[in-house]
Amino acid sequence: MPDPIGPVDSSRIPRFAGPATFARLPRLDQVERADVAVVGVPFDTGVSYRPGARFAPAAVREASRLLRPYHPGLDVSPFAAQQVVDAGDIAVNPFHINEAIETIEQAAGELLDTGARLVTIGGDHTIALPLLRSVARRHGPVALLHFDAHLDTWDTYFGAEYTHGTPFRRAVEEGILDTSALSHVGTRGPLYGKGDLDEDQKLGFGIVTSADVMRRGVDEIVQQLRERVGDRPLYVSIDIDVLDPAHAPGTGTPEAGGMTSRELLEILRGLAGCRLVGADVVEVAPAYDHAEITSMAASHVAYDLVSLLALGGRP
Ligand SMILES: N=C(N)NCCCC(=O)O
Ligand SMILES: [Zn+2]
Ligand SMILES: [Zn+2]
Repeated sequence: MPDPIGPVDSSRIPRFAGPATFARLPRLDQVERADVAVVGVPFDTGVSYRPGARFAPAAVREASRLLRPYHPGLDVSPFAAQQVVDAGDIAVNPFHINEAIETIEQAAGELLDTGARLVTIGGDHTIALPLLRSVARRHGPVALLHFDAHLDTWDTYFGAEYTHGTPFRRAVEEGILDTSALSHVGTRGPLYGKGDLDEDQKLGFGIVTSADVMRRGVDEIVQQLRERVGDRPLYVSIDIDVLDPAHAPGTGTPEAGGMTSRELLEILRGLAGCRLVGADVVEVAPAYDHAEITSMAASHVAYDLVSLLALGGRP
């Protein structure tokens, strides 16, 4: 097998020159095969508040120009250990949520059929449902670590079943999640009622709140999450609003009191060796961002996910 094609060499072509692919990696059509594909889903028709996440894939690619090839925290060179590519964007119908969900499931499935694992840049959180469907079709029901200020297990909004506040309830109903291994991380903020928590618990979710991370610390939380996940196939879904608005102002439904980007990255690093089968980073809304704070954080989170895939157990 040929050596992986890595990013454009930043010592020869400055980082700010040329078109942006994720981390300046080759496009899918420039390689023979890929182990990991970073793919965008510019879709935000499922939002309940501020729109704009459709512009996130482009913003995160721009912000990813500064990433470097060696990850000291995990001691891995993620782009040398495996072929990582930018698979472009999945083109979805912005006027029809159900059709968009079908398109995402289909396109993600085709990429998975090539043997690649996916790190998807949303898009709003609606897209996690078709992405989970596509991994569950290959691996069966998967464990889920859901990093988010919100539960996203609500039932409907205005009668709509498929929104960014409902993907994980739909996923449990569809039997595509392993309900013995589900956890939210970073939860906080006002709810509609106490019943939201009861219903969420009935679906099988455990909760590590944002305050738990602060009080109990990263190492203890990592240990708890690893015990819950075990060696099951694991999907990691990261809503950037899990970060405090100070660390991620550019998002659609911000909530005060969130995690720092340092805490999030350290928890992710604690998952090294887990059997990661796919991941997403969603809910970046660039129009509300300042100085690329949010898209920069998202690009680093995506880099850590790609690095975890390089280190992960069998897929
Ligand atoms: N998935 C995100 N970011 N937010 C869900 C918020 C749903 C609501 O407006 O209650
Ligand atoms: Zn959220
Ligand atoms: Zn969410």
